[in-house]
Amino acid sequence: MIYFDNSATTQTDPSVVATYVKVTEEVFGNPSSLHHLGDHADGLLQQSRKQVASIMGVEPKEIFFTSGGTEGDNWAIKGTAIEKGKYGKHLITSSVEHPAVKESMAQLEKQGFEVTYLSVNREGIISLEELKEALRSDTILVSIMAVNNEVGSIQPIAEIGEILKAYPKVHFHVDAVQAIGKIKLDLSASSRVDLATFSAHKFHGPKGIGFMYIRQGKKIAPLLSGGGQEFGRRSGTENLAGIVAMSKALRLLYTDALVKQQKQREIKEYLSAGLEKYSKVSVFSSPTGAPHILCFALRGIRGEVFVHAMEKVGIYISTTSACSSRSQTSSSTLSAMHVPENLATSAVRVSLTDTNTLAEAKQFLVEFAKLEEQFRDIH
Ligand SMILES: Cc1ncc(COP(=O)(O)O)c(C=O)c1O
Repeated sequence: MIYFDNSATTQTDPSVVATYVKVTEEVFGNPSSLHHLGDHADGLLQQSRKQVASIMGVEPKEIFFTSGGTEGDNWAIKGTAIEKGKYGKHLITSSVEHPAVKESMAQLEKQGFEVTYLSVNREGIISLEELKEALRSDTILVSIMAVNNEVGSIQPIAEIGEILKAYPKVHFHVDAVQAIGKIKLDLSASSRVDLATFSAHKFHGPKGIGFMYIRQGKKIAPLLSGGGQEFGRRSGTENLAGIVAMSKALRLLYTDALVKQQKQREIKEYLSAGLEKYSKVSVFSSPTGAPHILCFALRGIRGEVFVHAMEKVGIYISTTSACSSRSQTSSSTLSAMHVPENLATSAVRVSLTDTNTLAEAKQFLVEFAKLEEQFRDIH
């Protein structure tokens, strides 16, 4: 099997699974309980928070455990709207965000908020000038993803932060789900990022667990009210096994991260060069994009047909995103990048992780050549 669908999810690392099982079996106490079983669980919870914070270069009190990327995005956006809606009702995002952002924005629009969707260029990148023009006195939030999940475009987060330094009251949220471990992420005081969303299953951690970075002093309303866990900001009994396992996965992710990124970039470049030899192939991912995502189309062949043909030879890829593939809608990211509809419906995504190899990429190209020939005959 060749698994090239790592932006949909990654295989949980066996040592992370072992940690998850061990904590589940041995530390079943509720971190809120007063007895020593509770203390033990709470100790492990705070230790994980410290570890995550230290790896991310932030303070432990700035890390909040969530159920993953969707919750983080919803919390950042709706939590800001609830908290700051009395000061302004305008939000800014891009036209290439994950549905967790887009749909949260759409829900707020129905509640009377106004949303500006920044356009992107052919590489999927927003214009800083357009952002500057969009900012208003009633803007309360700018939410821009660091790395796009469909084509891997990298947004200019540092430059957006520079612009937002003149707007200290505007919250700046970054969906960093596809960026963690793949590009440099700066959450330091000078970065101006207030809120950032992360999800463990994208870096070999368990599904259903993630974390949010919330800069100290920045207020967003809780979405989950209840027993006051996570410093009173995200209630619900903590998924301790998931949290400890995620912090282990994060440690592994950041061990030799640069070497791993470089390896993925080499594989992406190798694949891209191999595919571009075919006149019927269009590559949508920029060479300067994230190292792990390569989106392309074989003209005339629908994405899902291509995905299933590859599956038959043991290679797992996806149409542009796992979310849009079941609904069979063409990618809104590609249409925002002005890719014509007939080409967008042929788009597929190869997404890599650090365990992928050049040998797998070679095998992919061998199978691609066979498929291309087969489809050529059909046409
Ligand atoms: C950019 C981005 N944001 C958010 C999410 C949602 O994360 P989760 O699957 O943890 O809910 C994903 C998942 O694909 C993603 O790629």
